[in-house]
Amino acid sequence: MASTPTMNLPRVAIVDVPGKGKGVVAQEHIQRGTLIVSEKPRIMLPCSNKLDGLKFLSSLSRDDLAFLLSFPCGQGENAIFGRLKHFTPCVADGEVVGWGLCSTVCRVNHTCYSPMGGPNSAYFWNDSTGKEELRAIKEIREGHEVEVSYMENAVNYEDPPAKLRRDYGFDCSCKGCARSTAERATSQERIMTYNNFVRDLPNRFGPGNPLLILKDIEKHIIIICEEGYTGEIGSRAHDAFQLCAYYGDAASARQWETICRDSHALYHGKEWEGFTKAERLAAKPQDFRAWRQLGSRKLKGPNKQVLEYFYPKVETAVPAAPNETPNPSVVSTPATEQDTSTGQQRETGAQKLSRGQKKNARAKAKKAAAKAKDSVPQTDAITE
Ligand SMILES: C[S@@+](CC[C@H](N)C(=O)[O-])C[C@H]1O[C@@H](n2cnc3c(N)ncnc32)[C@H](O)[C@@H]1O
Repeated sequence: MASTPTMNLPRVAIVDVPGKGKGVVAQEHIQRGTLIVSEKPRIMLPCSNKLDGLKFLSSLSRDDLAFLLSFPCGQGENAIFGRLKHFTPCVADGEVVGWGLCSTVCRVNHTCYSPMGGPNSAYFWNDSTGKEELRAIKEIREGHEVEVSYMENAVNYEDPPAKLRRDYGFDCSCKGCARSTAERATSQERIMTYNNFVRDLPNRFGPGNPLLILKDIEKHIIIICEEGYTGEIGSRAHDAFQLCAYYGDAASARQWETICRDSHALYHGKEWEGFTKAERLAAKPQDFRAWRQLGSRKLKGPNKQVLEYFYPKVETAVPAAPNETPNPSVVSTPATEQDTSTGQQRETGAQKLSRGQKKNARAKAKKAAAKAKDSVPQTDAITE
């Protein structure tokens, strides 16, 4: 049973965001990999089919009903049914076992993956704690909006504007969606190329030249990262690990699985079983079920470009200066919201740091940036 993480969470506020209803904004600088929110759903629908959840909503308390009704609903939609879209899935062993409406996580708005960027956060249902967890997958500067992607990963790609309109009832105005039709079509083509590659990959293990396959994996990781889907690196790194393990190359296998392990830590936390499994395999690739099954051969670890995509240098860890415009779309009048389930503090009004605090924060941030830089594994630094 995983232990509950220590609650020392960064401050965020629920604010009005023009054109999006409410949203969540960082009240302090948030480092990549930080657990931002860990909360039990305020309303829980204990059923795999969301529509079955309607019967549970009929017995809501007055307060919970008001909470539900505070979420957006499309024009002409049923007031209750129209708000089911805001519940997030609770997944256990790959199966949806329920749907939850959380005070903070469900206020996080969407942004698309695109060459212009992508979400800075991701959420994940931790079934062992019964809590929804929101983590920073990129640095988030103070005053900037916390954003996730409502879309599935690249492998289950669907045209974002169409899906968002159909499933969430809004027209996405992110930089990716604002591109011309031709530019979006080029991205779509590249994502499809990546998906076809992923689909065919298992058939290439065995008959194919493993070094060429690894180079192809790297090439496709770069393609999909250029399209903003950096979250795909972990799965492809695990594919590359398997290939190296089939050929008994422990050093290369270890390097690839280290990325997979760190990807789990970033998206799901170190308590998650996926992290533990990857950590074990990264330490001892020989435990892979099909170790050396295809022979013995020296292959290769991830190239520099892949490593740089996964372990980005911290651009600047210094909090936004007071005269610097954070996210221009954010109205800096945070709503008061006390999350009793997490004990997380939510401030009313933009937090003002004293000079001393700012200096302190900068020094801390500099130190963290140096530490992050040091922790980037170099291809040849991870040896057997
Ligand atoms: C899970 S809720 C997020 C919180 C919500 N904004 C609120 O006011 O409670 C999802 C809804 O937020 C709005 N939304 C989320 N991302 C958006 C975006 N990028 N642009 C416009 N509206 C967005 C849409 O109404 C969507 O159905």
